[in-house]
Formats: sequence, C-alpha cells, structure tokens
Amino acid sequence: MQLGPSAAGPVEITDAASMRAFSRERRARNQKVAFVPTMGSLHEGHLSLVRHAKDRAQIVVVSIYVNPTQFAPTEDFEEYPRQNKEDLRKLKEEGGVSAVFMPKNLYAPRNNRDSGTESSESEAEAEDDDTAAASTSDHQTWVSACKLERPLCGKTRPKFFRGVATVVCKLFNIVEPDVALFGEKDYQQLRVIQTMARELDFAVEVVGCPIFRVADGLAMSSRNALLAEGERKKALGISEALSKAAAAVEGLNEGDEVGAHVLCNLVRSTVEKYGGRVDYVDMVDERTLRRVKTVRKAKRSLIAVAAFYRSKHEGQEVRLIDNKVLGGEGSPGEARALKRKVRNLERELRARDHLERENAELRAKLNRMSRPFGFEGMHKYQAARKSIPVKTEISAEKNTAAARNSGFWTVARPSEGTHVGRRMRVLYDQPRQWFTCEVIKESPQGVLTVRYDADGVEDEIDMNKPDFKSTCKFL
Ligand SMILES: Nc1ncnc2c1ncn2[C@@H]1O[C@H](COP(=O)(O)OP(=O)(O)OP(=O)(O)O)[C@@H](O)[C@H]1O
Ligand SMILES: CC(C)(CO)[C@@H](O)C(=O)[O-]
Ligand code: BAL
Repeated sequence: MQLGPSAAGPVEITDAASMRAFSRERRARNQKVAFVPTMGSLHEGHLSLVRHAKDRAQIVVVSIYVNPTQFAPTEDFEEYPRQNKEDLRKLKEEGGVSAVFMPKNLYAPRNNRDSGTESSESEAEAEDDDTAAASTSDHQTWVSACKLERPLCGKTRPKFFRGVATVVCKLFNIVEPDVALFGEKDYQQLRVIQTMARELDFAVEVVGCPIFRVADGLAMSSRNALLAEGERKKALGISEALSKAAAAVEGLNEGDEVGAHVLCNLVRSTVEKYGGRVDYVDMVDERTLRRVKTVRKAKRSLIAVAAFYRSKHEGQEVRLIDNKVLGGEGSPGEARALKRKVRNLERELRARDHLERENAELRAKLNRMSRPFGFEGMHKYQAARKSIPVKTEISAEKNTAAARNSGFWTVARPSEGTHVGRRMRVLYDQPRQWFTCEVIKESPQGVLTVRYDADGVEDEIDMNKPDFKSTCKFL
C-alpha cells in the first residue's frame, strides 16, 4: 500500500472516518503527520506552508474546507472563491502531499449521527445545502480563546475566531496531526490556535510560517482574487504603509521610543492615500495581542491592519489583512525559518566535508592501487635526483643509461615531441591494462603531468625512466 506521497498526486478524502484511518495508519508506522488547514483557492502562500510541512514530516495532509461558522451572515461565504479541481492540480504539481481532506460539511450530518437521530434524508439535505446558517444550525459546542479573540479582527468579526477555533479543533481531532502549520498573515488566528492547542492539551505542535508576498509586496491571499479591477493597485498601500512604519522604527536611535499612535496614523494615512477604507490599524504585543503605547527599536511589537476594497461582486467589499513585526529581528516564524535554513546548510556543509574527506581517501587509495608500471622505480629515481647535484645538462643524443647513471640528467625532450594536449596510453601494472590520458603539463626535466580519461585522476610520468618507451605510447 502507498503510505507516503505518490506520483499520482494526493489521495482525496471526503469523510472524517477515512481521514482519521489514513492518519492513524501512517502514525502507526512511525510516520509523522504534518497538517496544513486551508479554505482552498490555493496560492503560493499556501504552498509555502506545504513546503514547511514537507520539511517537518513524511506525511503531509492539506484540508480544503470553507468553514461556514467563521463567516458572519453579512460576510462573503457565498462569494468566497472555490476551485477544488485547480487546487488539486496545484498540490499534485507541488508534490509531496499525501492526502487532501475535502469534507462536504463538518457540522450538521455528523451532529445528527452523534445525537442518535440519524436520518439519511436530513444528511443528504444538509450536505446539499451550502448556506452557512442551514448547515450549522444544529451545532452547539464551541471553542473560544476569549481574550485573544477580542482585539484586532475580533472587533469587526466578533464570532470569527470562535468559528475558526471550533473548526480547527474538529480538524485536529479528525486528522490527528503531529504538527500543524499556519500563516503569520493571519497572525491573530495563529495565536488563538496556539493557545487553544496548549490549553486544551492537543498533542499538536502549532507552527507559524512567514508571510508570503508577491514581488510588489502584496501579501498573498485567496481574497485577492475577489478584488475589482484597479483595486489590487490600491491594496499595495497596505504593504507600503507597513514598510514605512518599519523604516520609522529602524531609524530610531537605541533607547529612543515612538508613540504607537504615530505609527498607526502613518499606516492609516498611507492605506487611505492609496484608496483603501481602513477597518483598523493597531500596535500590539506580539504574544498577548494587547495594545502597546510606545515602540522601541530593540523590542518587538506587531502592527496589524485590515482594510476594505471594492469587490468584483457588485455592492460587496473585500477585506484584506496584513501585519509586520516592528523592532527586534523579524517575526518568530521568520526566525524559525532562518534557524531551519541555517541547520539545513550546516547539515549540507557537514555532508560536503565528509564527502571531501572520503574523496581524498579514495583518490589516495586509487593512486596507490593503480600506479603506472615501474612507478616505484620512478620514486626512487626522483629521490636520487634530489640528492645528486646537477653538474651540467646533457642533450637528447647523450641521454643514455650510462649518462643517467653517472648522475647527469637530461633536459632534452625525447624525439616523440610531447606537448600539452598530446594524448598517450600508459600501461598500468594493477590491473595490467592500457589507459588513455592527456598531457596537461610538462616540466623541462621531462616529467609529464597527465590526466586519465577514465577517472580524471592526474598523475606524473617521467619520460626519463628506463621503461618509458615500453610502458607509455604517444597517440
Ligand atoms: N501570504 C501568505 N503567507 C503565508 N501564509 C498564508 C498566506 N496566505 C494565507 N496563508 C495561510 O494559509 C492558511 C490558509 O488560509 P486561507 O485558506 O484562509 O487563505 P487566505 O489566503 O488567508 O484566505 P483569505 O483571503 O480568506 O484570507 C492560513 O494558515 C493562512 O494564514
Ligand atoms: C484555519 C482555517 C482553515 C479554518 O477554517 C481558516 O481560517 C484559514 O484558512 O485561515
Ligand atoms: N484566512 C482566514 C480566513 C478568513 O478570513 O475567513
């Protein structure tokens, strides 16, 4: 059975029981499960989470579910972009995703089943009914991280985080992951889920991942696809505004501080100047999400913004969010990503060091094993040459054994006419075989440096040695 990611693409699972069975089977085989919950309409931001997930576990599960309980009746549940086929194509292309969980409805039908009032008719009805109210009206158990839900997005979307925490709780119970990955774009959501997982004892590590931006700075978001023509340009005001605030803090002297309201006003006016309608701009403590009054260069604070733009759906607005950690050295996700990168690089360096050492050992062994015929003699010959003072040079004609034995060396090239690039064959003794090589350097003393075709190993061959003619042939 296929346990890890398959070339055919992820397994598509639509019911909770099969999803749970899938995960349990993998975990029983000691495979770690990483989970990326999404509402679909996948973009590079989601795929960046998938890549972080692949780094952390053998099994990656992505869920695609537009959760009705996090939308208020006035919000864009109906308009929310849905494109499951395209999403599956993207995940297959990305590779490394083992399963995609795409439940039809996580609320009413299971609720009926649980309460013992099972009715296939009502299940079918509920499954066919996508409206937020109809599919969730029976649901009565909610998860809430009260204090963290109130500020920022909680002011305009009072039931949003209750819906998010509840569906993530359900998804965690179905997928039973070891690790779950969330984007820092939805920073408040990340903090709510981390708190829920910790306080309700989920055995899941909740990891935040850095915001993935388009080259022009806009944070990737599924809702970007809902923007009316010309609105994307206005939305660039958000990242521009956050960068201005970051630059202002960067420009502070150590120990100086700036009022949070000054930076919030800067962000608000920039977003408005670009044409956005600001929902909120707030400066908060990155952990508690409580408002901070001042910002210093050395201390990390989070500036968060939400703004509305015209939707391509008549009369609707698109609400985009973004944030930036000011002061300190970037967001926790960025720090974690950097740490992983450093760790991976160090692992690669260690592996390379190990490879270099292994290569040097093998090269030395190879040199020992396959010296040209009579090589030992050449060593002795070279050693002897060092100890004998060169009295005079003798010509090629006088290059006789007698002359050499008398302690004189030849500088003349043998009649073959060697030159760099000349190809030759050399007889080895172990194994006894001819090898072709090319002259890559020659010394006036008649020592050739050659490189063997077979393995690229370089070697020295002395044309003066007595058996040169019988063991080396120029081509
Ligand atoms: N640009 C991004 N960088 C990093 N993570 C992201 C980015 N966009 C979304 N995510 C993360 O992907 C997960 C799924 O988010 P979701 O499916 O709601 O997409 P989205 O783009 O945030 O949609 P929306 O337009 O509703 O905000 C969340 O954890 C979210 O924080
Ligand atoms: C976490 C989530 C999948 C819950 O529906 C959603 O809020 C999202 O996509 O960020
Ligand atoms: N990315 C969070 C989902 C929502 O805004 O509804």
